[in-house]
Amino acid sequence: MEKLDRVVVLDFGGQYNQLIARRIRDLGVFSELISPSVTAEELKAMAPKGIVFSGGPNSVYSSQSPTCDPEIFNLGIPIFGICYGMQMISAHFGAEVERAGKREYGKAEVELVSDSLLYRGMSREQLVWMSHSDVVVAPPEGFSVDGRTLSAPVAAMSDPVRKVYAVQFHPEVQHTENGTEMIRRFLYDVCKCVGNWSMETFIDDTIAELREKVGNKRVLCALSGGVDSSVVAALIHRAIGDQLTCMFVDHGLLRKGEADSVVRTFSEHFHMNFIKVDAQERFLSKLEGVTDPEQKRKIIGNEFIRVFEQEVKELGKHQFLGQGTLYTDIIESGTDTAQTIKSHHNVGGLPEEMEMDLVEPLNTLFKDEVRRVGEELGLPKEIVWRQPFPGPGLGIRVIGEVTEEKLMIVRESDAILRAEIAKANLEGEVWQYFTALPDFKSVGVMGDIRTYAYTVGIRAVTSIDGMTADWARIPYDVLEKISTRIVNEVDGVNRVVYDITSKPPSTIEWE
Ligand SMILES: Nc1ncnc2c1ncn2[C@@H]1O[C@H](COP(=O)(O)OP(=O)(O)OP(=O)(O)O)[C@@H](O)[C@H]1O
Ligand SMILES: O=c1[nH]c(=O)c2[nH+]cn([C@@H]3O[C@H](COP(=O)(O)O)[C@@H](O)[C@H]3O)c2[nH]1
Ligand SMILES: NC(=O)CC[C@H](N)C(=O)O
Ligand SMILES: [Mg+2]
Repeated sequence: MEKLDRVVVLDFGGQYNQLIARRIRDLGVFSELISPSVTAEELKAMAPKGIVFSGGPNSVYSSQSPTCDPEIFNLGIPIFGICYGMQMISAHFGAEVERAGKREYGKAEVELVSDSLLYRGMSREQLVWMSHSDVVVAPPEGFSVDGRTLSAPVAAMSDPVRKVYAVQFHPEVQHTENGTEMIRRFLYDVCKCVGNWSMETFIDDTIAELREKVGNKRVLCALSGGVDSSVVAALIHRAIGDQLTCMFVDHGLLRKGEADSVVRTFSEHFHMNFIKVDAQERFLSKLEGVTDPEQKRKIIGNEFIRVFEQEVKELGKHQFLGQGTLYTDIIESGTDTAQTIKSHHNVGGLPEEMEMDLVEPLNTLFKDEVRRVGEELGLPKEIVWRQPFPGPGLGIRVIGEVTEEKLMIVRESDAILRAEIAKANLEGEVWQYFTALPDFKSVGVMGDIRTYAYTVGIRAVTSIDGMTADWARIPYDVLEKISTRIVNEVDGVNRVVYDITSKPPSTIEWE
């Protein structure tokens, strides 16, 4: 197998970090985020063609700010510093970084003042995206200033001899007009990458790695019928065939008709060992009386694993558990540098002790990349383009305690929403849509009678990878139809509201 070029991104906790790795992969070079505590020795063993220092929330002049092993600078591997990364490079080489007189957030104009490799031939005025309050006052010795803004005397700098390049702005965001081109030049002109990464190589390499890891042992794949686990099942099946068993758990938190449709789709399109487990009672009794969202997520994550372990006792030993975990699930669950936003059941919700080892071949990818893998593998469109549905299911769409009555309200209202979105031909335009049930009642009047009943919230968003999202502009008449049907057809509801917040500051799910 040809050796895959790789560029690593040291993750200093910035918001756009995952986008850096993503852009690099889009440019044909394998990339992943790694902890900034990696040592120079460890990095050397990975043999990356280039290293990126990401942005991050800290200030280099504060004593608690993260740094990297200083020996990394002596490896002779090209380095690209972005925002905090540039400030860290500056501090390492003895330049001054201080709080800026004027902060810069959002759009800014950089004046290019050198002929550095990354910007050669570009127009002197560049539109970029900034997000900083500290500045590098003057470049360290050996570096030249490549660009400046009105507030940042060093907006870009480089030392071609040491192969260190750095920018204060964010080339990874789409708003930086020539950002992708700058990253491309770092990869190909500075790091001399050959560009041997693509979805096809990803599939071939993953299958080879799976074969090596699993050997002649068996894998149980947690299969929800969703995009990620279907792709994982297909990959594992290609690698090890009948050593794979797929297991779908009905935990009582599924949407209306979901269990049947998963079983049907699966038996039509996949020819693998497949088992459905009914575990409604187990999950619902464990959730009784629990209101805290994190606790609910952990109970559900835990219970999934216990169900798998119990089933395996009957099936015979399965050494590995396959899951459709994506990079998004990992970052939101919290890492060394990123805060826990919510514990995804398959990551932060897992029990500490587990009998099976995890196999998660998609855990460096984002949703849209997984869809590309799915298409490449020839999975049917109805699976690849299915809207995401979280593992904890309706359990996190019923806010507060989960009861049968509340589950019924979410299930029925969600079915109406889905039917009306389909009727209005909006399925392809809205990335994810569902109803949630907040834990309160309000007063209404129906047929001259006072009601005191639940409010249903509609959530519908557009997104690419689920990391950021905007609320979908569903036409008023469609919303009106949905609202009318929910109040008329679902017992216990007298009000419907539409969620008009983006992510951030909200998240897609309400818990
Ligand atoms: N009901 C279920 N039965 C078995 N495994 C499940 C179930 N729900 C979730 N999982 C496991 O948890 C993982 C994460 O769930 P998640 O919802 O993120 O992915 P998915 O369901 O495969 O895809 P999608 O995001 O399209 O819903 C799944 O890939 C699968 O391995
Ligand atoms: O399998 C999952 N287990 C979980 O615990 C979980 N929490 C959120 N999600 C899904 O992730 C995407 C981003 O959701 P949030 O904006 O709510 O964090 C959205 O698509 C959510 O539906 C989950 N999926
Ligand atoms: N986005 C960043 O990396 C910010 C770096 C630093 N905290 C600043 O405000 O300048
Ligand atoms: Mg799912």
